[in-house]
Amino acid sequence: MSAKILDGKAIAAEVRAEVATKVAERRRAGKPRPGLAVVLVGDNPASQVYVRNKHKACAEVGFHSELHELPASVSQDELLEVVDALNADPAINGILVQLPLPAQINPEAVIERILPTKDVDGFHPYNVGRLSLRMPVLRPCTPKGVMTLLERTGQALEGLDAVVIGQSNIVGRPMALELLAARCTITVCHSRTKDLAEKARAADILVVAIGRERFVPGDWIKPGAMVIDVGMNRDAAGKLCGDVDVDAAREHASWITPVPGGVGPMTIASLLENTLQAADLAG
Ligand SMILES: Nc1nc2c(c(=O)[nH]1)N[C@@H](CN(C=O)c1ccc(C(=O)N[C@@H](CCC(=O)O)C(=O)O)cc1)CN2
Repeated sequence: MSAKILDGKAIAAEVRAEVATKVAERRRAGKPRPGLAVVLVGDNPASQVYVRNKHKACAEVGFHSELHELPASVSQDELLEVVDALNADPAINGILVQLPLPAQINPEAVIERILPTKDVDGFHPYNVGRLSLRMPVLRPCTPKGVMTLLERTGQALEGLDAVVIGQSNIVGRPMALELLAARCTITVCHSRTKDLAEKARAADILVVAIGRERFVPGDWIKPGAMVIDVGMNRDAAGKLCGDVDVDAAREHASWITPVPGGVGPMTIASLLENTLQAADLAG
């Protein structure tokens, strides 16, 4: 078997075009442009790339977008003041504080300070709670993007066994909630999980988000499984690669996401959807 590629770049372009159409409709109805504020603290090179890409994507769909760059030495109180000002700004529908943050800042305190209605990352406990109760409003972008990819395969997800490797707040945990809401049976694996290979081999849907270069070998993949690689690592040659040995996994899977060009672009597409949704909620 050779897996079909779940082309996140192409599907993200479709989602972005749908968002652009809806923004144009809003404008025709006399409504303001949806507004996104991205807050970047410090000079992490990867974060700078992601933030730049978000800004570009906003411009392409017709959003108002602002970048607030703060030095790595900024205090938590100073960052919270920026969040407070954005919470109060009617031109801003969505606020995103790029992660990771420097060590002196508690990310939970910052996330909790963002108004839940402007939390376009979907990380606020209010939004995570609603997701867990199957009452989602703003959903975390990466898992939401993964669900869009899975839906575009046309495969019914109900009743499938889904295994998520990784339990981060950004991906693993909300991913499990999304798959549970889609009526899959969920196993979440982490660093203390026993018999990881055996659990992975039972997965109809395998989502890997642990940040370890080509960690999952081909023989962990159940024949016909859908494999979602959320990893983004640089190998010794400086090449971008995922958490799955994609060449080997392709021999077993039915569908697989590439890295780059898989889940990453969907994260940004979902952010645009969330910002539009936040703007629609605001009127
Ligand atoms: N506040 C947030 N911080 C972080 C999030 C997040 O969702 N919200 N997720 C990640 C980083 N991330 C978004 O911010 C992100 C990562 C990767 C991509 C992407 O498009 N990757 C490309 C490759 C890009 C490259 O060349 O380096 C791909 O996979 O094709 C988009 C967004 C952590 N922080």
